[in-house]
Amino acid sequence: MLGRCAARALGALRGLREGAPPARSPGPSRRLLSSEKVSDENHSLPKPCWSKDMRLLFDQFMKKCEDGSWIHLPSYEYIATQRSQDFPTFIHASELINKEKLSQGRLFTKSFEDGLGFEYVMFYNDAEKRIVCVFQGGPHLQGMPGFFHGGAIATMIDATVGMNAIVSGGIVMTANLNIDFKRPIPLCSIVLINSQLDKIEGRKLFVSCNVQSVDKKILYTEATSLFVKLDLEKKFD
Ligand SMILES: CCCCCCCCCCCCCC(=O)SCCNC(=O)CCNC(=O)[C@H](O)C(C)(C)COP(=O)(O)OP(=O)(O)OC[C@H]1O[C@@H](n2cnc3c(N)ncnc32)[C@H](O)[C@@H]1OP(=O)(O)O
Repeated sequence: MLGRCAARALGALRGLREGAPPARSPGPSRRLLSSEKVSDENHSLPKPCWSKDMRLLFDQFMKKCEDGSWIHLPSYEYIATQRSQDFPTFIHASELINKEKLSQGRLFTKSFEDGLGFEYVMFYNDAEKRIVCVFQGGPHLQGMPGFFHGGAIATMIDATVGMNAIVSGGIVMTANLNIDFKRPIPLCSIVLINSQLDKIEGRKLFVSCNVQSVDKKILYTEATSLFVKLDLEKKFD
């Protein structure tokens, strides 16, 4: 049985793809995440560039989804949606945005050719308020030779803890992200990013995570983060 938060998250993500019209008195997440025109490819489904191990992990998690305790989260490129055009208005910064460029906007993690950058799939457990991201990084994410770039790891951490915060809180932005890089991650390896919503205090959501090898023997990275729910009434300078 789906929890309310999970159902809301799935609805929001589906709405983004399917162009569901906003509800009569939409909440902020409903307004932002419903849309009119998006690329309709769900990137969270197996692709030829996924390795055998990535595919195996996908299948294992899909099995866990069968009793409803885990949910497979879809992901899209979010190109040129009407609602994403509206987003700068929500943070009162629309005059700073180049509207023409915004129409070419694409989710950063989806802007590489298949297999070269970020390949990932996320699964959400509503009862435990956690998301596991299965991540296969490509060769264009190299930092030190043979290893992932720290910024690429930070990006995937932000995407995972961010999704955890969005599912629980709606429209949020990363306010703080602290990362301990404990071991370098070999280029093109597959890792698990385990994120956990620790607490909510008013508009603040605290989410922690770690990055582990698939066999859980190597702890590569640990991180804590703070997300703040946007105050839609507030005027930013
Ligand atoms: C269509 C689109 C679909 C999208 C789906 C995409 C999925 C991808 C997901 C990818 C995800 C990627 C996501 C991204 O990449 S988000 C991009 C990176 N982040 C930003 O650019 C955010 C920039 N910062 C801001 O806009 C504002 O500062 C925010 C909005 C965060 C807060 O400004 P606001 O004016 O609203 O709030 P406030 O200042 O009254 O503070 C409120 C409370 O918070 C506390 N506080 C604030 N900051 C910090 C701090 N640094 N450390 C500790 N505490 C901090 C503060 O003390 C106060 O606490 P309290 O006094 O109440 O106790």
